[in-house]
Amino acid sequence: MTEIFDKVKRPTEQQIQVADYSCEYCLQSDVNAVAQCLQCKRWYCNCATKSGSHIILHLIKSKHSQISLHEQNKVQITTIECYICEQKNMFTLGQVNVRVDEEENILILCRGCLPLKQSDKITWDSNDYEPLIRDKCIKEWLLGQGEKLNSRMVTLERINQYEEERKQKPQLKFEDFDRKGPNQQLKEVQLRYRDANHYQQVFSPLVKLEEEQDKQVKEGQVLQSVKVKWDLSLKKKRLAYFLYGGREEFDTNTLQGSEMQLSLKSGNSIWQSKGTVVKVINNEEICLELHQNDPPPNNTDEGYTVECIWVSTTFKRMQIGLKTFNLNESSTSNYIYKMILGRIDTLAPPTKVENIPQKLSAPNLPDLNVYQADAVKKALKSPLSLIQGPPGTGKTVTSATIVHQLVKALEKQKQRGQILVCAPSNIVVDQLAEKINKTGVKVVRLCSKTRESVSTTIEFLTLHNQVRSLDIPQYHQLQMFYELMDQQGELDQKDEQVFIRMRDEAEKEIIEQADVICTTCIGSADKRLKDMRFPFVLIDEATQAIEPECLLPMIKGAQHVILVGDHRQLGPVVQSREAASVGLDRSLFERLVQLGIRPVRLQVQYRMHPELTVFPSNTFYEGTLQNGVTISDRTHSGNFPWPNKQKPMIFINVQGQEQLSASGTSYLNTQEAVAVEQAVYYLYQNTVKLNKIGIITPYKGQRTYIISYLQRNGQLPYNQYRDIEVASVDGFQGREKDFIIISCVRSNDTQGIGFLTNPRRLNVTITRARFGLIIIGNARVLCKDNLWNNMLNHFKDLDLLMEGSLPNLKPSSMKFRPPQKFIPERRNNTMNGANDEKSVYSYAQTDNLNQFDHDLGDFPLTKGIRNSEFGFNFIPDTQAFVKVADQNEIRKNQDLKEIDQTNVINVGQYPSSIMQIGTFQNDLQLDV
Ligand SMILES: Nc1ncnc2c1ncn2[C@@H]1O[C@H](COP(=O)(O)OP(=O)(O)OP(=O)(O)O)[C@@H](O)[C@H]1O
Repeated sequence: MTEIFDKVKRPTEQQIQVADYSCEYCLQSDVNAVAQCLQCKRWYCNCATKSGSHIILHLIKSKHSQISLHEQNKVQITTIECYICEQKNMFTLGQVNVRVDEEENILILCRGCLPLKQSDKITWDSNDYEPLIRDKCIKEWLLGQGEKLNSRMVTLERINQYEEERKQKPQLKFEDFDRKGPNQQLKEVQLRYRDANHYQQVFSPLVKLEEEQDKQVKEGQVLQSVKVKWDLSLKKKRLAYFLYGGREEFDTNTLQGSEMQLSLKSGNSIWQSKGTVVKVINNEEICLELHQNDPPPNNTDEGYTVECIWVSTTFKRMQIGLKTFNLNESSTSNYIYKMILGRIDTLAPPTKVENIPQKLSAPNLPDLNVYQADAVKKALKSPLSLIQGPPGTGKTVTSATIVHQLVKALEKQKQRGQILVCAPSNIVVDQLAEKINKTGVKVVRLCSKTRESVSTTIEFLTLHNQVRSLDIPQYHQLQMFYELMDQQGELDQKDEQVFIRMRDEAEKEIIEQADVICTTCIGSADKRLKDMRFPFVLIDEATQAIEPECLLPMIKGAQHVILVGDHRQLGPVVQSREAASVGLDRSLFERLVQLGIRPVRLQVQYRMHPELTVFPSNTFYEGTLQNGVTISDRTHSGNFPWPNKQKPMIFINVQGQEQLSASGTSYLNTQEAVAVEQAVYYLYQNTVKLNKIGIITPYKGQRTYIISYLQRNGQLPYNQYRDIEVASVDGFQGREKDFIIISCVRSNDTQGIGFLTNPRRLNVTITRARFGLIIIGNARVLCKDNLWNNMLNHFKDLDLLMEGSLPNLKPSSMKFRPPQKFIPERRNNTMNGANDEKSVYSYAQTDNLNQFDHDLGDFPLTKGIRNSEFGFNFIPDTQAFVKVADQNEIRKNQDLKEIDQTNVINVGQYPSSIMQIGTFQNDLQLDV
């Protein structure tokens, strides 16, 4: 209705009176509703839209933060700044009511000055403090909302696109941009591709977009007026230590190994040196190892500038990979080629792995459970397999066992074949390399040259360390060169040439002799592996890689591929919103699942207290997760005030107010930070070591705020808080802590809960804790989302929803609407090339004899009819039931043989989208 009304009543652009202070986007010209951005000098209005006012949207998108008002405006103020320190960042400014000489007034203060001492004349109550920006609009007393009818229509999407483009072209006017119309060139990511050329046509522009975004983000990371401490490394390299204060824009996850430039201006000359981040200490200090060894300027430790250096290697490699896949027919086997293109009905070639042993475990790893054994067996047999590992179910153990068994099988067959093992992140590659090495096979870990100085737990496996430790006469001269470099920092030009030649030879030899080469997906395109072919490829955390990244290890001749991951946890991080919106954020693993390939699911989890498993298992894994740990394995001896000691979980309802963080691009919530501090304190009081606690918050702004709040206001000595890890959800994926405290942050009337609605983010967040889980959030706001409402119901039903402050919590009287069935996100229900067919995910639980065979789940569906040709005949003489959600047991006690005779079960006749088929002991769930 509003839309139609707007279209009818709004004036044409020609009718709108334009002034030199009109809003850049919508041309609003009310002097009481427009403000000027002090950084780019353009005007924007404060008219409320659902996504925020134009001035605030502009500040957020352009990373600007200061404004002034029109001189003829009603409040008669033009400069907006903190009364005490005069700083002008709108995102940190707020208002308090004050009394000045008996008169009531409003004072503008920044968050930093709020706790400062007040004068005799002016007093305020900090509890009255409210940010100047609420729901992404400036408070109306300060800047009006204007009359909508005097402006033109603009969409948020166009504003986003414009601000993106303006980063490259600062002079660009919105009007000129808008006239050009939307960017039509992007093609959506598909389920299937005609050929590899089509594949490249779709992905190449998306990689380019991502590259541009990454460049912008990295190059925008600059620290000014930095104080540096100098040191020398053992290898006589110059080290610069400096604080970065956990600044939001520095991504701690990717900081290690990244390149930075340090510079110092004095008079007309500039000293500068590039280096690699070799250490990040307690989320606040960076150690940069400089590439050049020339001394820093004398007598100055202060006034340096630090800039991130953007490197294009990742993106270049992905582009070359796409091209290779397109042009080089032998880059993969024909079967793998077709599978990547989505032709999943291609007949699989016979397996190359013979004599698969009965006992599938590997030395120095735990004995496999039935699901893990099943996954290993399938991975060895099949030229392409997907293994889904829900949280803590032993993905790494399973992957390491597969690699071990492959090496052994190839040895037995006297077949030379090295195995390439990759993952998107360095941490995962290290963990996997360590486990594979434990099984007794020869592993080499290939790191990029820039990461060689970053220390890891598996130093002894890295190629550069293996080269250094070569103790054979042939390489004695090489070792001498290394010693010389350690003593004097570098070699002369002649020696360096000889050194490089010898090092390259040694590297080649070690790589060639290894059974297994572990590196990141991007690292697999390293020139040291250039001419090598790898028929066997395993990719761990494959659900966290974008497709062109996952492609890289496979285009080195892959014939047998194992993808391990979990498409119900967080997917790849894509920075370009535009690229993500057309599907770059979907992994190859997820696409193959959508096409109908059923992953083998690991189902026994070894991380969480069994009570912590219930909600995630029921919500994200159809109730299939079982516990490999007992309640007593996961009961902590301390006396934390859990509402129910048998169930170490709690939701503390805090009615805080969210605020935009200083960068304007994130949020913080001060009341939740107070509750987090209390929770940490009580855990500590109850014998929990601080390094066993993790604080997860989805917003970088809150992360930064919590770190500084704990250090400034915590009840424990300041430096003890360094032991606690405060990280984003993404930073915790694949990791765990004994106790996890979650600060949800979002708390507002109209803005919603943003990316908290992402089910995968929730899944990862609540599955990191081993012993106990504390969630702090505003239940009234969170329950607007169905999935959060389900979780709040779960806490409420168990009497674990509380209010107040620790240790005097009281049960909350809040009521929630009834839970709704949550169906894990699926983007497109197509299968086998026909759009009218549905995809099936089936999941099996073991029976009480542990003999359940996963093959039972392989039911190809055609046109809604499930064909049972692989099916029930594996379970002799058992009774079965078919259950449809909300309508229990429609076909109870059906004899399986009968189903077998008819050979079909018509799933189309049931009205619901969820169906369970199973025996009394075995549940087999299908989302249809
Ligand atoms: N079959 C098993 N028997 C006993 N313990 C096991 C078994 N498999 C895995 N574990 C244990 O479970 C823990 C998690 O295993 P692993 O690190 O392989 O899991 P993961 O799935 O990779 O974890 P994440 O969810 O963090 O990625 C480890 O301590 C491991 O030793």
